[in-house]
Amino acid sequence: MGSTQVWAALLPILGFILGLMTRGMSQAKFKLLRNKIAAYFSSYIQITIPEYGADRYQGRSDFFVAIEAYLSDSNSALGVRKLKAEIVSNTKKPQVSVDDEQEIIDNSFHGVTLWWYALTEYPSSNIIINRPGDERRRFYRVVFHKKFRDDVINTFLPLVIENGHTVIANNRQRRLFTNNPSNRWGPTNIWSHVAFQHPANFSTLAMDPTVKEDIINDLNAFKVGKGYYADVGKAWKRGYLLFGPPGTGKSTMIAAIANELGYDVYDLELTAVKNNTELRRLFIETKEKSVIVIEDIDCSVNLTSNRQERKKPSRKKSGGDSDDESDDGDTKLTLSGVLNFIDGLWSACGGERIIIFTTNNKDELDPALIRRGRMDKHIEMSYCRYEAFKVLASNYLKITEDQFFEKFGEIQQLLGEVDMSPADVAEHLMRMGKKDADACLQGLVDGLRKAKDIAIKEKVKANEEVVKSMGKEVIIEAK
Ligand SMILES: Nc1ncnc2c1ncn2[C@@H]1O[C@H](COP(=O)(O)OP(=O)(O)OP(=O)(O)O)[C@@H](O)[C@H]1O
Ligand SMILES: [Mg+2]
Repeated sequence: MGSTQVWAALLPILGFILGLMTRGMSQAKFKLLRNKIAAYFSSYIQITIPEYGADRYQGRSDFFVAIEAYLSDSNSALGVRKLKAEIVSNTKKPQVSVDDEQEIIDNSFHGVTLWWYALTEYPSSNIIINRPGDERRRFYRVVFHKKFRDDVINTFLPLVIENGHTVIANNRQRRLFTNNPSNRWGPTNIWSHVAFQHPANFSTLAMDPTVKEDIINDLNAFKVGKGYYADVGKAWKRGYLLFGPPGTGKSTMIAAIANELGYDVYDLELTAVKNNTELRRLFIETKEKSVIVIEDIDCSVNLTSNRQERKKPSRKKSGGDSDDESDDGDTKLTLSGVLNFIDGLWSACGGERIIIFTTNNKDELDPALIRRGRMDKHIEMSYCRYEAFKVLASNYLKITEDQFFEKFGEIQQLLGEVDMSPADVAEHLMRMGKKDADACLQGLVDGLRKAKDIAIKEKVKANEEVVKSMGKEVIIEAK
């Protein structure tokens, strides 16, 4: 940066001459005059971003924090020798950033050269410090040629903020939230949270491989789909309905989705929500980059009764989109409140959210609740079949088909005949107390055979009852 450096060298001399000329002037006025003269002769612009805005109690400036993260991740900063590391709350690892007085030359923006400086100023010793952080003033300064002014302000700096936010999101400790009962709500504590550390991921999730791949592709397309959603005029969110019998991996899938996307999880307990207003408030308080989950939606609240109500001929509208329950909205949680939660106007605030419902009884849900567009993807989590078993065998026993060819063949046949949940299969494959993989597989074979016997007996019994009842009907008809 030829001319800027020349100016930097000249500034002290200029300052000295000015000092002679401006004897008696206050220090602040003198600095102002010096900077004005330097800026007048220079073809470079500098923008300063302080750590705190005018109101220190509002916390660190989002812009400053985003720049800090952007620079910590930028290739341009690789050559910087002096770094500093801090433990910041809610981060997985120490946050490393560029240390004070370092210069970073950034050529990442269409070849435009920008110079970043991390700077700290200490107020003169006669100032009384009575607020936290007042003892020093940190700021970033970016310098660039004035012909790039519009590009830098309108395009580059917003990009810096966006990239910085992504870096922060990737480094933060993700959280699992649950809603507090409304009688305990204060201004900030409507959700409680703990660190989200579920180890589930898609490689250990046992299910049909093609369905799994389809879901992963769908999620990844969603994650980078901001532009697409804006183009088609849709809010940036996606609904998933996970349905299937108990123990088939619905909750595990939610954890795998959150881990795949790097999102927080909001586990919404609907039974603790008194009315639609509370539900809306809860939604507004969720952050973007999150998965919002309602487990066992069929059991959560009596949403199906609304459907029964609407089916009565006296009602004018049907299909669940109606607002005919809005009168109840202040006192009750209603189906239309939940529908609004998913895709009403309020649901569009913030964006980048996945909404997941789980249920054991898909057929009992109101069709309006799960129609496409609301629940964009319906994913069936089914009993364990052979492909899923192979994943579990690899997870739990680290074994493959060719190592235990015969046992795998037997299990494949049995899994085609018996419905056993992946949770039950996994239980048989746990090494706990068992000696080796062979013993675990044998335990599973025995378990499957037993289940098959029970299923056959139940079928025979059911058939006998049908025959019995048919016999009675014949006798009654004959009479
Ligand atoms: N598809 C699967 N892949 C891997 N592990 C599974 C799978 N399904 C179940 N499991 C194992 O079984 C346990 C129970 O599964 P999970 O809680 O995900 O089932 P669920 O479908 O949510 O059941 P419920 O309907 O009762 O809530 C999990 O801890 C997991 O270890
Ligand atoms: Mg579950």
